[in-house]
Amino acid sequence: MAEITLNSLAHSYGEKSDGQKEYAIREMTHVWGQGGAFALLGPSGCGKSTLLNIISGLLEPSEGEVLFDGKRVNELKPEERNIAQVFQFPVVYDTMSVYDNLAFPLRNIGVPEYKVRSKVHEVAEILELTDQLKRKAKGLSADQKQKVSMGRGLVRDDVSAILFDEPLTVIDPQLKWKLRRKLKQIHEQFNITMVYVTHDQLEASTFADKIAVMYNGQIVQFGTPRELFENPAHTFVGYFIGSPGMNFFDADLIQQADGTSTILFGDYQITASQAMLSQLTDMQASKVTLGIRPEFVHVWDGKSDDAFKVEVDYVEDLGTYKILSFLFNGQMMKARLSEDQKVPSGQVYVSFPEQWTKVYVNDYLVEPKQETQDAN
Ligand SMILES: Nc1ncnc2c1ncn2[C@@H]1O[C@H](COP(=O)(O)OP(=O)(O)OP(=O)(O)O)[C@@H](O)[C@H]1O
Repeated sequence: MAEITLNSLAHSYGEKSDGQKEYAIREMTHVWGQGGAFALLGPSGCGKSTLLNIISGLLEPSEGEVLFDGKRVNELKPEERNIAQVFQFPVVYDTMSVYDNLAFPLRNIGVPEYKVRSKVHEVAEILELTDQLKRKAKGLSADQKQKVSMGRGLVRDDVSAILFDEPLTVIDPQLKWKLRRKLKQIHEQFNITMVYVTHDQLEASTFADKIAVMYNGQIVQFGTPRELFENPAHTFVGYFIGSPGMNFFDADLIQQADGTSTILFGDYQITASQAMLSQLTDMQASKVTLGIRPEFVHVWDGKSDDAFKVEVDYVEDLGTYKILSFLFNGQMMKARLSEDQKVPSGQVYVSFPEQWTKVYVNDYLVEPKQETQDAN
């Protein structure tokens, strides 16, 4: 097990046409704590595989350091780093039996045969491969091959970490869920640092205790699934996590003659705490982006004085819940209706609870100003 630190890490594969370096990983400092189950979540091309390959040593970063338990490993080859990596497509030796495939990483480092046997059987049991042990890998289905591939990552208990790069891509949808649970169970049993790369938020949140959301070569938030949902630190997290994602609208911060400030979206005044307004004033912000999740938009059954009157566009029935699309100051927004809620039509009243209305400046979340306590 190891704590993995990325220290001022950046990576460029080459230069743009104007001679400037193009960064697949923009400078980041990040720590994957020892023994944690982590996910690295982001869309295609954001740099996930690049980052994983830098950790495993398949790729040398152009800038910065990788540290395992505080020791620099930049110069170490992959095999010297004690990392197991499971790729998108299974890596198995077709001519060997399943048993020999699983035994391979152990025999490679000279583990005595009696220990090999017990470890192979233990891992095969967990992955439900026991009855396949004598079969040649060649005849296995893609699912089974990937299970063998995972098993090869799991047999060694001396590894510093196991890195999974979209390991369930080739797995049948019905089995995916089962294997994800299995991996979680394995993590709880062996307590090995695991980093699981995926572009699927469901996969990330069922596997990981903490998720790093990656966007455009940077980790924009590292938090529990709940933190990412309730308090997205970056507009991308709000957009990417949740189904549908967060509603965003751009508003103006207006300074008034009496020195106070207010947030206006067209003619609509958006309620914000004094601490938030004070923070925005300190930042000299004039434009803000407001974000609220569809789950937190309050849709009133009748007229309500504190709510905004908006135009219903359409209601989508998704079985157990409905999504209301409405026009607010000309902008399309969504609200999630609960099962028992009346389905509105025409005009409806909605409100945005202050607690759930997040404020962003240049895409980053703004926290309300903390009043400093007077020590006296
Ligand atoms: N060998 C390479 N040479 C040049 N550019 C590369 C190379 N590998 C990746 N890139 C570029 O680096 C960026 C990040 O790619 P990377 O594969 O790390 O992203 P990813 O998030 O893993 O995407 P995917 O899920 O599609 O694999 C992309 O713009 C990609 O085109």
